[in-house]
Amino acid sequence: LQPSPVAAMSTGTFVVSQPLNYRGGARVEPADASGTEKAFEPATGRVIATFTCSGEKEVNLAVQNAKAAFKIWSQKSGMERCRILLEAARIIREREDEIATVECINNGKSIFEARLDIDTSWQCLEYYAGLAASMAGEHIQLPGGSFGYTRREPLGVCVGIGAWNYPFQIASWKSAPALACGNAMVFKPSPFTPVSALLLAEIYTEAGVPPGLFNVVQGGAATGQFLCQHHDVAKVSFTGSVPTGMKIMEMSAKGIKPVTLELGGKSPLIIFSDCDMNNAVKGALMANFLTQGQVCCNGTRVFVQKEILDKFTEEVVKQTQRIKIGDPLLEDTRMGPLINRPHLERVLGFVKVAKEQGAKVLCGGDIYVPEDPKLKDGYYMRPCVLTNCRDDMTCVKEEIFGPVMSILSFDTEAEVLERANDTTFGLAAGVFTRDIQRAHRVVAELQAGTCFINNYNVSPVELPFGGYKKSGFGRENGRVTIEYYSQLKTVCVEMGDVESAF
Ligand SMILES: NC(=O)c1ccc[n+]([C@@H]2O[C@H](COP(=O)([O-])OP(=O)(O)OC[C@H]3O[C@@H](n4cnc5c(N)ncnc54)[C@H](O)[C@@H]3O)[C@@H](O)[C@H]2O)c1
Repeated sequence: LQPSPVAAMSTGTFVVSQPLNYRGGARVEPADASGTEKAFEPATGRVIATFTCSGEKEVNLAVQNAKAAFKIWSQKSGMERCRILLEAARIIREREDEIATVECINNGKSIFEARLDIDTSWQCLEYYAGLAASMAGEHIQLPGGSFGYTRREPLGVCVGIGAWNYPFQIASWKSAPALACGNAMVFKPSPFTPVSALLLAEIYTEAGVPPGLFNVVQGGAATGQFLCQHHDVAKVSFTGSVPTGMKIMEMSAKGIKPVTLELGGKSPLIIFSDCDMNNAVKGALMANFLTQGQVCCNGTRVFVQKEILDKFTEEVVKQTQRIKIGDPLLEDTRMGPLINRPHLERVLGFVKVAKEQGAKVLCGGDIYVPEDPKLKDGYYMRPCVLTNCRDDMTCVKEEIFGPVMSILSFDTEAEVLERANDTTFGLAAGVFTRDIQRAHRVVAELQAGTCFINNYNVSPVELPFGGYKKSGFGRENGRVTIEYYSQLKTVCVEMGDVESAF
């Protein structure tokens, strides 16, 4: 194999020249348009692609291709699907550096982190490949030798709509269980990060899925609406913000389509005074600063027990100031640029309002200009730690989606639980303590779909992930996700004569 040209890529050089739609097993230009979009390299502010957003005609063609592929794919045994998904997982591993590089260029996260995302992507394919072969129904005996059985059947054409913070991982986490269950998929990435889903599409094709089984359409809200409203679409799996989630649910309701919603959060991280301080500090950084803080399940409300507040805060600030910001493609960088200029300004705006409302900035919260001249138009900021926070401040209530940690202090377990749960979100939560009874007691009370004890933001694909309250419903990963991509058929078999009521 020739080394991939992308693997040797440096920041400031990548451009996309190939079409960014994928239909029927090949890259295509869309058949019609609903506007154009530009994709950027956040590290430099350079445009890397200008592309056409798919109109209704293109969306329909993608769905029809998926429908045709579904006919072939859904007839295959679980073992046959397993083999192809394993092959796709193997190719992703083999091309990991190339995929991570593209992800890093288009999203801005560090190459170190992008590789971890690609790891959980192929792991997800492996996991569902394993389950594909063991999906089965039940056999139930009835009186007189009659019996019933259940069949676990796919839904049909599923739509995946993704956010921009984990582009390749979201596409993998949605398509792996969908395909394992025998469905086809049309995926729409965020218009900010259109590039890496195409690599996944090409890999599925190379691994042997029928042409049209996994398609990509590009665009924003209008393209997304065509997908959600299409009468041949059986299910919508969405990752994004709460307001868009509400719209997706409304549109899907009109067609009685099941939806999975992975939405935003403002998760609490509770640090008790009996914690292992080193781990708690590392946990707080993991909970706030991965992917420049643009992570849905981040524990941005850090509640620290009074006795250790000063020591904990001092250590968190010290370590936050050490985070290496800069060119995301360099091996030692741990924080790259935010996704785009408006988002950077929005995040800085949150810091400004926090100050006005009485919070104290202990570090960061301002624009960072790297020394390298090619990075001067990138969207960098220094990670921020806020203290003197109160529960009613904007920075404590709203999802900032940037590298901004709010530290709050508390006295008692009962008090912190009440405050931690006082939010409309419920995506994740975390607790650091050495007292195992307290740890389990506290997570039992936390209103969140994913809870961490003595760690934060680890995402093994074996564990279900998803929200409570306005953070959404349905789950990704884990065995349970099979339920969200399949339906159960009951077959009742009469072995005797019909006992008619007439
Ligand atoms: N829970 C999770 O798993 C998870 C993961 C990542 C991000 N998020 C959340 O996503 C948000 C950030 O992502 P974003 O800014 O891309 O979110 P967003 O809601 O703006 O967009 C998400 C996707 O929906 C599409 N879209 C927008 N309007 C639409 C419409 N009317 N109909 C159909 N599709 C439409 C967008 O083009 C994009 O692909 C944050 O709130 C974050 O917490 C959640």
